[in-house]
Amino acid sequence: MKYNIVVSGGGTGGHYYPAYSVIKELENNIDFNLTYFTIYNRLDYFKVPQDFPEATHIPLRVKGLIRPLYSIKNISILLNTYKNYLKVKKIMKNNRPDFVILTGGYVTVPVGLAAKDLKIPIFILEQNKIMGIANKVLSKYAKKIFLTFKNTIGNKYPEKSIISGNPLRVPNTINRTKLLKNLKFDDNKPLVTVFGGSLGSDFIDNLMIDVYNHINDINFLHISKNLKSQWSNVRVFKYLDNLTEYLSISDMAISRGGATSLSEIDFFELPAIIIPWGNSAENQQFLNAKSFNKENIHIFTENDINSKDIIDIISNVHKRKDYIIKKENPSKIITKTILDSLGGA
Ligand SMILES: CC(=O)N[C@H]1[C@@H](OP(=O)(O)OP(=O)(O)OC[C@H]2O[C@@H](n3ccc(=O)[nH]c3=O)[C@H](O)[C@@H]2O)O[C@H](CO)[C@@H](O)[C@@H]1O
Repeated sequence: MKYNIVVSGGGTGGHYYPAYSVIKELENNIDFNLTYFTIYNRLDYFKVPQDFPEATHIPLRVKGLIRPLYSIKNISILLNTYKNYLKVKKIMKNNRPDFVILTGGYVTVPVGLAAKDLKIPIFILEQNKIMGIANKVLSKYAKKIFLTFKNTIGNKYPEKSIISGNPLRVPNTINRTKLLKNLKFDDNKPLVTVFGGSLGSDFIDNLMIDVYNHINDINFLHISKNLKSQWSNVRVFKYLDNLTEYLSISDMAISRGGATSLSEIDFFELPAIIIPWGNSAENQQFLNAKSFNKENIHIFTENDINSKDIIDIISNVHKRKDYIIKKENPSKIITKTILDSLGGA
């Protein structure tokens, strides 16, 4: 049997990559046609044609609600969501998907509401400690809700929720020597990866300049749209599609508090310095970071961190004992649960 599957979720990597991971795992288990609804001109819009060239890619021109939610501009945003809901419903009426997977972000609202009307099973993934607005609206209609965290704030349906963890892009094999060679680094120093979620962070970039001026016995991989490297031990890339491969061979990470970045840091058991983005919706990044709080995870707010704190912490970084994956990718349990709940593959 060949399934028809609809997936939506995006705007940022934090919402898109969990969807990517589940689709990849589904590919290992069943045969299917994929339709992906992306947000026009956002990360998912560019990645879907690259990652899934065979999929039917349908970009929607949707916008997220403005905070505060009572802002008058939200009326036209809601009207536009309604228009897109009608569009999606027409498309799904024709292609009758067997199920729909939604991984958060406002694009999922018209897709989820259309699926609900057509009685198509809906599976929701929530990466954050505090449930996003789109998932709050849609969770009532979901067959199952997959959570990264226990006690996700705002989740009203614990009876149909599963704490699965966040599905990730896990490399099949870890080849530290090859990856270090790509970076033109020797294997004799620890590697620290610095990134600000999928959008980058000027705040982290600025903080690191002073660190780089002081530390040369550690190698750094830094993702930044603006920074130019002038240090022999720092490699800067604007974006790396295979960042998780580099995380898997890192000895520490410095990052924002996006849930997917944190899940990756946790999965590869990296010590980390986390500086949640102060303006994230409902301050979710700080709540995420607090939930991942454990030894070796140093959490700072933007107001209480300076470059000296970073220098002090990373002065103690050393190479890990080994670089092997010890955990199972949550995409496996999510895929199994979805297929079981439909009556098996
Ligand atoms: C502005 C915004 O809406 N931020 C949200 C968004 O953040 P954002 O998209 O930044 O999300 P995350 O930090 O959770 O995830 C970033 C993802 O991008 C990947 N990556 C990053 C840089 C790079 O060069 N290559 C690469 O692959 C990371 O490996 C990770 O998989 O989604 C998260 C998860 O719902 C939320 O917690 C954040 O609050």
